[in-house]
Amino acid sequence: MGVLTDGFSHVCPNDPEAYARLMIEQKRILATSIPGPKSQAMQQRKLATVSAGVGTGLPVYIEAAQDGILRDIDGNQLIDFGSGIAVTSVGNGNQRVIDAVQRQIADFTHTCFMVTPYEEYLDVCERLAALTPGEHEKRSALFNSGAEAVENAIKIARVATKRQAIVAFDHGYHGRTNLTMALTAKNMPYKDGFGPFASEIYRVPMAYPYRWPTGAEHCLEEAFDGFVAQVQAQVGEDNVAAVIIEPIQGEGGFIVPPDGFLTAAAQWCRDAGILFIADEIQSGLCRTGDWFAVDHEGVVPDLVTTAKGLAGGMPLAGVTGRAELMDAVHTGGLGGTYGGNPVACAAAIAALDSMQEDELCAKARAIEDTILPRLKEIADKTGVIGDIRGRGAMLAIELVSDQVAKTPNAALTAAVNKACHARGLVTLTCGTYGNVFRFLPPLTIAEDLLHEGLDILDEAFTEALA
Ligand SMILES: Cc1ncc(COP(=O)(O)O)c(CNCCCC(=O)O)c1O
Repeated sequence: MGVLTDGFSHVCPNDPEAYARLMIEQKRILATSIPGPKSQAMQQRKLATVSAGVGTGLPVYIEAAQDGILRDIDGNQLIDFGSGIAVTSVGNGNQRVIDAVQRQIADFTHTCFMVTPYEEYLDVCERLAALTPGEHEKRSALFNSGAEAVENAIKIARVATKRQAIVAFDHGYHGRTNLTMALTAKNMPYKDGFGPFASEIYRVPMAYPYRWPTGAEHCLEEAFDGFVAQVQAQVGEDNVAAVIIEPIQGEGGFIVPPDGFLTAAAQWCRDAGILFIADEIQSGLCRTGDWFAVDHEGVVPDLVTTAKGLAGGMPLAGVTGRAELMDAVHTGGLGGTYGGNPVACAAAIAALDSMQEDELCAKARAIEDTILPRLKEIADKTGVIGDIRGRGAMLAIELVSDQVAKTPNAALTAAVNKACHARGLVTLTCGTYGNVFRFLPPLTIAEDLLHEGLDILDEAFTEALA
């Protein structure tokens, strides 16, 4: 069998058995209504056994998945534009990841790196040191979730600087633990009722060009000046341990700061002895067309958090930073039972191999080239899209009911999302105002599926606006 070119290039090209085992035809199939009867029945089980606090965006229960397709228990095959919230960048069914996990899980599943360590953890740290921005000596620590990585990045920053204050941005999202909720800007559903929250967190306006009060052309200069002024007024730069920012904000609405903002903010932090933390959990690891979103401006953070796509779907997260900062922590100050689980680490090495060898950064840029023109067509046709933004395969549209007042249209956003789901396209929304429709397809999705998904989006707008 020759090398497969229809989005399966990461499957062993000359292993028919592997191909046959993994092969889910990359084709949308609507066998029933969405959700189908079996999913509806299983959803009743969910309601009877899972906390109501755990939401479900699209209650179709999945039995298999590969690249751009999710197959549910009713036999439907859905096109995936969500990647499980920017996680399966290398694609479900990635042969490298499967082989690595099968090998590792047969060797051992867990010993606790703090008790008896193992090489796989070191391999991941060495890869992160090589891939994250900057030629300086680096260290990493591995965890299980993004929030855990952010929590530990803050711990490291505080110990290393002997300062306590942390600066976060409007529209920022950093997790659902107590400290990361304090860093997160949106109340519902993330924070409401869960307080009190961690102290010494200060919030500053985000450089949000589309909604900058005096116009996008003034955003860079005024947002930077405002950032400095607010830090000085609210807390004083000498008291700030770190500034944390998502280079492209995720849950807050895929907000892309104007070119130069990250550079200016990072330089100001360096001059003030404040650590610059890039939270690349959603934007990192080829998602935006670069290894890290900060690479777009050539910014070198002091600490970088990673998770989501890092291990191809297995739970793994990390903090990677300047050696002198990471080593400032007393021995035993970082850790956790499962942190850097060996099976997740093996998956991560395989996923990073796939990103490198399958050239997934280039694939992300190709996805951008496919999606953006189609979004512009829909914007021109409907007149309800106020902004199109993002990079690579991290793209979004902001829906408004008035182009001048830029009135967020959350109802239309939800209606389009629902219409996509009914047609077998898995899509996600986000944004502080609930009016951002985001695109996060697996980087291994075939181009014809991308186009079919965008056709569905077009139909969904037509239906929602009828
Ligand atoms: C930038 C950024 N930092 C941190 C996190 C947190 O990562 P965890 O692995 O979800 O803890 C995220 C997770 N984003 C998706 C959250 C989904 C939800 O919980 O509703 C992120 O995007």
